[in-house]
Amino acid sequence: MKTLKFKNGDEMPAIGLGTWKSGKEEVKKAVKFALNNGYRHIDCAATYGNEDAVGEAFSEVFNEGKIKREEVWITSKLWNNAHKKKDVIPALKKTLKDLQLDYLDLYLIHWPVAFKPDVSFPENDEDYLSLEEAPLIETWNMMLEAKKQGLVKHVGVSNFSAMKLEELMEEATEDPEMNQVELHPYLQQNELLEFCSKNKIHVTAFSPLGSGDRPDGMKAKDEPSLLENPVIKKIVKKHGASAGQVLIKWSETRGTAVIPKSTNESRIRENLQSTGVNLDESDLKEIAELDKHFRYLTGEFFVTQGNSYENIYDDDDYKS
Ligand SMILES: NC(=O)C1=CN([C@@H]2O[C@H](COP(=O)(O)OP(=O)(O)OC[C@H]3O[C@@H](n4cnc5c(N)ncnc54)[C@H](OP(=O)(O)O)[C@@H]3O)[C@@H](O)[C@H]2O)C=CC1
Ligand SMILES: O=C1CO[C@H](CO)[C@@H](O)[C@@H]1O
Repeated sequence: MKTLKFKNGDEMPAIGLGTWKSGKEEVKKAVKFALNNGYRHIDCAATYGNEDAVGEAFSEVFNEGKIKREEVWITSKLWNNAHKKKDVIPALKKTLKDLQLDYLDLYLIHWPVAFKPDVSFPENDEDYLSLEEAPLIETWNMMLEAKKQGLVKHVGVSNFSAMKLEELMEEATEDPEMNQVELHPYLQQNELLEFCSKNKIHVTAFSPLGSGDRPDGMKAKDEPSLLENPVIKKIVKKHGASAGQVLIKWSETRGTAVIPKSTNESRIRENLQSTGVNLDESDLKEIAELDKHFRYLTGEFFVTQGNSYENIYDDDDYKS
């Protein structure tokens, strides 16, 4: 499998297991199954509400002794209610405790949006902190402090547009090493990829299969299905692969990491086996034509009464 190489020589396996929406029992089983079947990269987040179960899986697998902690790349994310300077390290320590780890390989600022510390998910305007109240640079400096303290090996961001990255980098003493964003054939993000490549920021593709199991409240009417797309289906037939494999391989081919979520054993295995699919020039050309700048996860769920999307994202390239 391909890896993404970091400046200090660390390598992140290109394919990881996503854990959003996976219940505790199922995620524990899924992570154990994935690790025992070749995965060496797991994507977590405090807000997924299951890090304690993922931690049980890590503890059991590492205690068995066949797979060592240092052989696995583990990412987690700082939730939006812990952006204040004093809250960053405690939030990270809670994640480390839940995951039963001494360190993370990668810690990301989950969104460029801040909530008040007692708010898990905002319900009204008062639940937010403005950028003046919680400047991203202050949150970022604490991420760097966490790295200095050895609690994390690498730090980055998620859901940042090129403009947001640029703003942060103007003030930062060290640049983000990763930007985790939604990425698939309907949202190819070529400009963002180019910006990141130029600035030596790695990219991870989330929701690579179209996030079909998102809660209904996060779905728009008549969303296009990626897995059922006729071009994808044609390529599937040509290579005797599955649609999931073609989509995952496409991400890997573009040099990004990719983190498909599954709690189903045969799909977990199938997704990792996508490395064996060989997409040719004509497949890649046809997939390139599928871009519709369509986001499954628009961030619109942060819109509350009177608090418009524009107030949260001040840049155009954040909209679908
Ligand atoms: N940074 C961020 O803001 C975000 C990060 N993420 C991360 O990215 C991960 C992946 O994204 P996510 O939104 O979960 O969605 P995905 O695009 O990975 O899709 C998950 C859905 O696809 C199904 N599935 C998995 N494999 C296959 C397959 N081979 N064929 C058909 N269906 C399949 C899963 O079902 P089943 O489980 O039954 O197999 C599930 O319903 C998340 O879990 C999370 O870790 C996601 C969103 C936002
Ligand atoms: O990673 C993600 C999935 O869950 C969250 C919602 O509950 C999203 O905000 C986020 O981007």
